[in-house]
Amino acid sequence: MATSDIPAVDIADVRKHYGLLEALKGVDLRIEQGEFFGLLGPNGAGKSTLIGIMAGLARASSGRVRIMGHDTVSDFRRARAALGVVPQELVYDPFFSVRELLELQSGYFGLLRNGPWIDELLHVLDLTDKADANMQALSGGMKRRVLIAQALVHRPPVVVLDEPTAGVDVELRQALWRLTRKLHGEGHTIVLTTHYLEEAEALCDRIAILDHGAVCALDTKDGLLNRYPWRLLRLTLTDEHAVLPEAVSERIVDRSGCGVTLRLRKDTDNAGEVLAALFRAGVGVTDIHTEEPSLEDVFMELTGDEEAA
Ligand SMILES: Nc1ncnc2c1ncn2[C@@H]1O[C@H](COP(=O)(O)OP(=O)(O)OP(=O)(O)O)[C@@H](O)[C@H]1O
Repeated sequence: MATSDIPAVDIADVRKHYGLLEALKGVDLRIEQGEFFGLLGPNGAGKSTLIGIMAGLARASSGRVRIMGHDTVSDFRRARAALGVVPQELVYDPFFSVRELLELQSGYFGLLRNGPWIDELLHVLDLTDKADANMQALSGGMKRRVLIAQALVHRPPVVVLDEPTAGVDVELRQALWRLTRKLHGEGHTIVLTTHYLEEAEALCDRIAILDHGAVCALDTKDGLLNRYPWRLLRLTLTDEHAVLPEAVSERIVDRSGCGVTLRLRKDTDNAGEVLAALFRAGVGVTDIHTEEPSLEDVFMELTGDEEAA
């Protein structure tokens, strides 16, 4: 197999038990090199458990994971070197300065002369001023920047970002997406979990939705959006008390004042027919607006969860 044919991440029938709880129920996922991949799911779906197994921080109860062809158990060091994980939680050693921490992390991967790359990371993440500051003295947002630098210090081909923008300010979020897009442009494989579905919609090529420890959907972003059979039709009526014909009223999801929102099936319902039915019934319409589904609609349809990833 040519190196470029090796999947960046190859997860085969991974199960994880915590006592009686089966947090992962036989997950299969193959992420190709160079993909920008989204891993979504409601709270407790198993995303962090899966990332922990990918990073070799936790052992699967059964199944196997390979990172760039390296088994995370039998070939741990090479699998770990191929992966950079930006963790969800702010875990760090408070006694080191930012630069010391990055040098230590480089040493862990056997990189002894990593200064130029550390300087570049500090610059891109706007941390140059803080290079000699103690970790303890940094704000939460700055600590998160350091964790991002730490994940990238060994230039891993696969970068996993576990909800990296939860609770960070707009500036850091934008800096992070610039950096992530740059890494992706340079050929890195990116795996992202996020609570912000619009982020996944904007960034990811392919998305897996995990629910109760199993993959319930795996598709391109457009493929997922096409699975959702509905779109919304918003109308403004001339008379808020107008009596609507049954063909229209049975599709109402919201009505307030002159505004009426209808849910139409993309494959069979037709906005023109709705308007014709209203015209025949003598109901005046002053405005019309259609709305395509978002990833959030698909997510809720598939997981039944009100709360995003
Ligand atoms: N160390 C542990 N011991 C026992 N149960 C655990 C442990 N870690 C996770 N779990 C359970 O495993 C399930 C999956 O948790 P996990 O943290 O992987 O979900 P998640 O999709 O990352 O959720 P979130 O979006 O809230 O971070 C949950 O039911 C959780 O309570």
